[in-house]
Amino acid sequence: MNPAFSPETYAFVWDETTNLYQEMMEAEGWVKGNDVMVSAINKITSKFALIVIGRCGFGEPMSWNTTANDSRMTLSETLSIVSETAVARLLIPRWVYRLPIRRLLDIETAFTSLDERIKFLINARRAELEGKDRIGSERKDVFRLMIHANEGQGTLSMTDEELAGNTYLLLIAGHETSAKTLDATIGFLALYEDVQEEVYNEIRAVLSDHGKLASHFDDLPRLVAVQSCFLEASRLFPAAMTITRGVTETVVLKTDEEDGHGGQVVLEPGVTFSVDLVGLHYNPKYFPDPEEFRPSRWYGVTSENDMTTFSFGPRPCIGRKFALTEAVAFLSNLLRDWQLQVVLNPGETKAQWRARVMKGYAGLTLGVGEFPVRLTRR
Ligand code: HEM
Repeated sequence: MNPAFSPETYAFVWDETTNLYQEMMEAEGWVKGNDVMVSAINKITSKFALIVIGRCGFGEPMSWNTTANDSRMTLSETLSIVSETAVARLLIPRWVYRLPIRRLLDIETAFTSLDERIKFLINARRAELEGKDRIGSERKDVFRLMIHANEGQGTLSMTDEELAGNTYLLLIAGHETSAKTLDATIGFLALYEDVQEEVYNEIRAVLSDHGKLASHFDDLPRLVAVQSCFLEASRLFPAAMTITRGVTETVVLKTDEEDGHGGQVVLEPGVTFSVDLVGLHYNPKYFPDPEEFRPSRWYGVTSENDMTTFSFGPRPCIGRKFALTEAVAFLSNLLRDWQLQVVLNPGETKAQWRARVMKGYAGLTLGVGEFPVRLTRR
């Protein structure tokens, strides 16, 4: 899949994110508004991330305005059911899905239709590459590049099953993780007004260089504070909670003397173990005052290996730069135009709001629950 993740892809992600932001503003009727109450920001980010992965990941011409009757939105419905129920699907025996229970039938339909859709996508992109569909052949999406890179690899080529597996992974990994982390970032920015002001000043300084407030992919390396907010939210709510590995040769892990393991843990071949990212990210030894939302921790951190949220070693997140590009483009546009504010209950303090709203819910991925946000025009 590697050749499919290139600077050209990221520039495409940036542009599509910026275009989609404008589309969303118009479609939601927020272009002229000065004070907007978004009742559930999570629904917005989920839809946004789905369309970005749909367009940039799969070349699907999805738009913000797609109506429920448009068959393309079934991808959205399908994906939301599949990602909500993927864990249960692993645990429940297949015959149970034949029982006449509505929810189970919906789950079965969602998985079957995703399967069919993936096969359709593979065949459609192959046809494009063979020149049967000249119109679609200029697309730059990840999926098309992946299939292209896979052609002519001889014995190294992926089977259709492997391609389908990777496609499924791309859909799930590229959608919910980004959406959930954006929710948490927005929640923290609304809560920490001083951080939001600092970020806003950075955005103004960087974007005003263009003479007008239009964003550009080349701005990405300069929007350090924006990116750091996303990384810090991801530290506090790592969408991928654990990283699981199988041990193939004996590994000795050094541990603190005082932790009761005598300074080391030996992992023998055949053992499966998980790295607990939540535990790691809240360990004060690595992150002082771990409960604090402090994006400045990430200023100057250039090594990709220091960002545990995307994993490390030979198999880290392949979509890391895709996710960061999407997040920085989305947040820069949003914060350039709007001030984010928390919506407190009567008599509620900000600390109480945080305790009520910024709680982790673990499904296929980890994230905060549903919450409203007030947008006030800058
Ligand atoms: C905030 C957003 C994201 C987070 C926190 C995240 C996190 C991770 C982590 C921790 C892994 C490694 C899992 C493991 O080693 O067991 C991973 C793998 C992966 N991610 Fe992401 N991810 C994000 C966004 C994305 C996006 C946007 C895409 C695609 C466009 C993506 C595609 C993948 C793929 C394909 C893998 C498997 C890589 C492999 O097995 O070699 N991720 N992700």
